[in-house]
Amino acid sequence: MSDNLPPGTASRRAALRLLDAVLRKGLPLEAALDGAARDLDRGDDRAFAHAMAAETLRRLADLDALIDSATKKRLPDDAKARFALRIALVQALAMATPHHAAISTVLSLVDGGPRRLVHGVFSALMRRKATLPETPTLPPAVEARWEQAWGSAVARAAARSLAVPPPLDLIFAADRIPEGLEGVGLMPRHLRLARGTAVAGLTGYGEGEWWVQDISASMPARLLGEGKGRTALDLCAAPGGKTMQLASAGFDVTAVDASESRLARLRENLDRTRLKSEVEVADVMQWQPPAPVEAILLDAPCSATGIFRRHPDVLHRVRPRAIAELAEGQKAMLARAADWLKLGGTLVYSVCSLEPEEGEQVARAFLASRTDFALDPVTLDELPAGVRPNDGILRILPGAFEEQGGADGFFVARFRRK
Ligand SMILES: C[S@@+](CC[C@H](N)C(=O)[O-])C[C@H]1O[C@@H](n2cnc3c(N)ncnc32)[C@H](O)[C@@H]1O
Repeated sequence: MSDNLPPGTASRRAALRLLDAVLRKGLPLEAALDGAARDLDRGDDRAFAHAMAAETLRRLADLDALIDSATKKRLPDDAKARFALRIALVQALAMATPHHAAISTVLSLVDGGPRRLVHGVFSALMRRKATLPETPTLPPAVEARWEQAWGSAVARAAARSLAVPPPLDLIFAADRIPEGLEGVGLMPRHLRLARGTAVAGLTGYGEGEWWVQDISASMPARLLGEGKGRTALDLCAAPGGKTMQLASAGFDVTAVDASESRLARLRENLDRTRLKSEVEVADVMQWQPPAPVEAILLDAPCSATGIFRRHPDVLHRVRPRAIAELAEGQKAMLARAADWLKLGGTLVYSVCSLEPEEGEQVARAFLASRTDFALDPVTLDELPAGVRPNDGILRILPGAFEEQGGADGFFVARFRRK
């Protein structure tokens, strides 16, 4: 980056590239980071670029409404000026960046282009003392979809949850929680720490006593119960949060995932926690186990719309067509996995999705097609206070644990082979 650009311009350029990757190319934010931040050497610059892009995606509808209120002719959605204004405004209005720094670092990115327009719109909004609403506005298509599926109270809770960063949930390998960690336990082997807590340096990390996992994501493995003397397959296992839970519950686990790089993280997690699992790099649509097992956890690939607080890109790039395609894949995986279970064995199906097509409808189709399986209803005493089973399945929606900091959206169903 040349010296005559204001300091900090490179991180804004990376943020613009990230937004472009998500909004125009439909890529996940995390997958776009390496490419977008290629000229940033420092970790904190990368983190700042990521934070600007993520906050813009959380606030996109409101940022665009402000931009539209200050332009005579509506800027096209993909106009460079709109992208630059979003980045300048999100810094000034949501990230406490001084106005001068927010705009000067962005103007150099539109040199030779709509510089005057960007400067004029930004200055007009600052003179007007524009603000963002306390509760972010969901993208209209998402709001309509979730209102239809879950009602307007849930859609409103989802919007509220976008305004605050999620807390930090730790899951422990044993019942004893090491001293020196302050938090609230919502379940055994769980501790919720204040939002913004840095993981590095927390008691017990180096010793492998815990890992980071949202309370919701910890539920599927819990619903398989005690594992002593039982074999389990963890299908679609990487990076291994649920594998570690199953291993620490005593299961003899085999973790299967198609992604070598994600399995490298699973292996690191197992090394750090000194927990044991067999690991198979394989596509579950091709692979099969040498013998049937007593328990299967299928945490299937999904739209991930349940983790929109951490990954706000899903709000903008997941379309109904992708949801329908994912649901077909999930049905096929579930049908295949079911054949690997012993009679009397237990199968848990989960997705971090807020779309009924990937949850309730997959479970219903499975039960309709497999008379050798029955729903094994989840009971109230298996769940943390504040969530209830719904017709024997676990559906965690926005608004759950709201006073304690919320939770990821999840679907979990448990089946027994008759
Ligand atoms: C929701 S993530 C799993 C998270 C994991 N269960 C955990 O708790 O850490 C879905 C995983 O499915 C894997 N996957 C996708 N398609 C697959 C396939 N056909 N066979 C095996 N794994 C697959 C992905 O690589 C990804 O790691």
